[in-house]
Order: sequence, then C-alpha cells, then structure tokens
Amino acid sequence: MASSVVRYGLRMRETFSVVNQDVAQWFPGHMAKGLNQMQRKLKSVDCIVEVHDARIPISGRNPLFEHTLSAIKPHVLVLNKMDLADLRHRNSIVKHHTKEGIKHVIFTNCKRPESRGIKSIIPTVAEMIKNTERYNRSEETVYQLMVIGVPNVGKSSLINALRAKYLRKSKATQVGGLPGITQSVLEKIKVCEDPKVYLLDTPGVLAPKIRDVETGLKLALAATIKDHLVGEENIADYLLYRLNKNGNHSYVKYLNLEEPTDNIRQLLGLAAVNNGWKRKVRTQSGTQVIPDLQLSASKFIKGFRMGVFGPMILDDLENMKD
Ligand SMILES: Nc1nc2c(ncn2[C@@H]2O[C@H](COP(=O)(O)OP(=O)(O)OP(=O)(O)O)[C@@H](O)[C@H]2O)c(=O)[nH]1
Repeated sequence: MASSVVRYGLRMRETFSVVNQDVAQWFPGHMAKGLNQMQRKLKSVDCIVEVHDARIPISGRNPLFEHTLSAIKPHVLVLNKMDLADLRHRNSIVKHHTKEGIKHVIFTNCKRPESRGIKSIIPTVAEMIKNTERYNRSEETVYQLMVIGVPNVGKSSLINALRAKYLRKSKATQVGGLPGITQSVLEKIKVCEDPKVYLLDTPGVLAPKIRDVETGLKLALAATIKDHLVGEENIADYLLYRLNKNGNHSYVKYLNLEEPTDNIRQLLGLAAVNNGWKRKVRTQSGTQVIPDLQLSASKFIKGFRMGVFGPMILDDLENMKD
C-alpha cells in the first residue's frame, strides 16, 4: 500500500494489532435501562431519528437499534458532525445504508442550524409519517419523534438546532463534550409549530457487546465511550495508526515534532518534551519532574475531535470511493 511508506523512509503499520482489552468493561450498565425505557415509549412515537457520528458512518451504529427500535417505526438516519467527516465518501456511505434498508440518510452539522441537512429533517419526516398508517394514533395531528443514538453524537445539539431554526428558541437541552450528558430520560421537547413536532430526547446507548476492539477504539476516538475506560494511550495509538495509514502527517506540526513516527510512546514522549508538558512524581528521594505522556495523549486526541487533522472517516471505505 503506497501510504504505508512515507517520504521519510519510515514504514508504517498496515494493520492495527489491537491491545488485549476486555471490551465488555467499556459498556456502562445503566445504558441497558435507557434502551428499555425507549422501547416502552415506542407506541407513542411516529418516527425514529437515529443520530450517528458521520466519522464512523458504518461501524458506529448501535446494532441493537436495528432490531429493537428502527425496524419497527419509520426511520431516518442522521449522520451528524459532517463538518468533521471526509465527505468524498458520501455517496458510498448512502449506498451502503440503502442496501441495509435505510431509505433516508441525512448529513448534518448541528453547529449550523440554517444548513441544508438540518432544514431537510422535518419535511422528510413529515412526508414519511404521512405515508405511514399510524395504527395507535390515527387521530393525532401532532408528530412525535424519538431521537436515538450512541452517546455524544449530537442528539441534544440536533434538537437545539431544530428549535433554533423553527422556533427561534435558544437551547432547550444540555449539550456537552463528554459522553453521557443526557441523563434525564425521554424529555419531550417541541421543535416545530407547523407541523407540530415534538422530539423525545434520549440518553445515548451503546451496544452491550461492542463488536470488536477496533470498533471500540473508533467509538472511543469519536468520544462516545469515556476515555479512561479505554485508556488514552490506546486511543492515541489508534489515532496515530489511522493518520499514518491515510498518509496524513499533519500531527507532526501540531505536536511540534520533527518527523512522523509510528511509535506512540515515542510520539507522546517527544510531544511532551518539545511542548514542555511535564508532571511531578514522588520518588524515594523527593519529587521528580517527568514528561507528561498522558497530557500529550489527551492533546493529540483533542486535536482529532476538533478537526485539526482535517476531515476524516474512521471506517475503511477504500473500496467504496464514489
Ligand atoms: N463539530 C461538530 N460538533 C458537534 C456537532 N453536533 C454536536 N457537536 C458537539 O458534540 C458534543 C456532543 O453533543 P451533544 O448534543 O451533547 O450529544 P448527545 O448525543 O446529546 O450526547 P449524550 O447526551 O452524551 O448522549 C458537543 O461538544 C457538541 O458541541 C456537529 O455537527 N459538529
């Protein structure tokens, strides 16, 4: 593979040898309760809006949703954070989901309520509901949608963006950079007057069985699993692998390095030394100042989450290019 050999003459990893981790521990138990609560509310819901991080457009989806929620009701898949995703793969991603039976895929950037994706959600949903028989609620003129997704993909931000667009209202629901911010279950929020549309916000729910360690690392990198559960060095190593695989060495400048590397320990150590990131440790003879590798790892990961290394997709779509 051409991108595996960089111009510095370094050979980069072509596959990621995964850390020996028990992924079962990455699933916080309270999430099962959230899923049950959502299922109980399904009767009063006309359409499911499944929000998903556009940077993990395939593997980031919670497989449980497919069987328990989305299969039962009309369903829209919203791929959010499109501003951070490499959209050259857009058509292939849509094609993939269409094959899986998802007819409506909408890309959004919730930071821009006036953008095309946000504008198209309510008309798409209204049209779908009109064409569906509403068994339990045929007299209702009010549409009720349930917003579901794994943690931190932007469910609350989507609700706020819709409220800003249709009701000119400021924030109704709390937004946070850490997974698991939405704790109050199924809050009903009006987002549109004509047609009258209410959304049920739900807490993010991960699959209890994460498919494999690599899928877990992608979810962690996209901030859907808490960093400490996976380990910041593991997440940083996976990021380094992905960047090198794409021939993207923009991290060299960002971390103040001299050249690319494929060794995470070396990267974290050099970044800490070159940027003066230090911490004190106690030793038998007093305290000692050492390079802070954990701070290096979190700065590196934060860079990815802010989009510093450019738009990216973490799923392997090489064979799916448009
Ligand atoms: N760049 C970018 N950031 C976004 C977008 N939408 C949301 N975010 C950010 O993503 C983070 C999580 O957003 P939330 O709306 O709290 O996500 P959530 O899915 O409700 O989170 P939980 O409550 O943990 O399930 C916040 O820091 C948002 O500012 C987007 O379209 N683009």
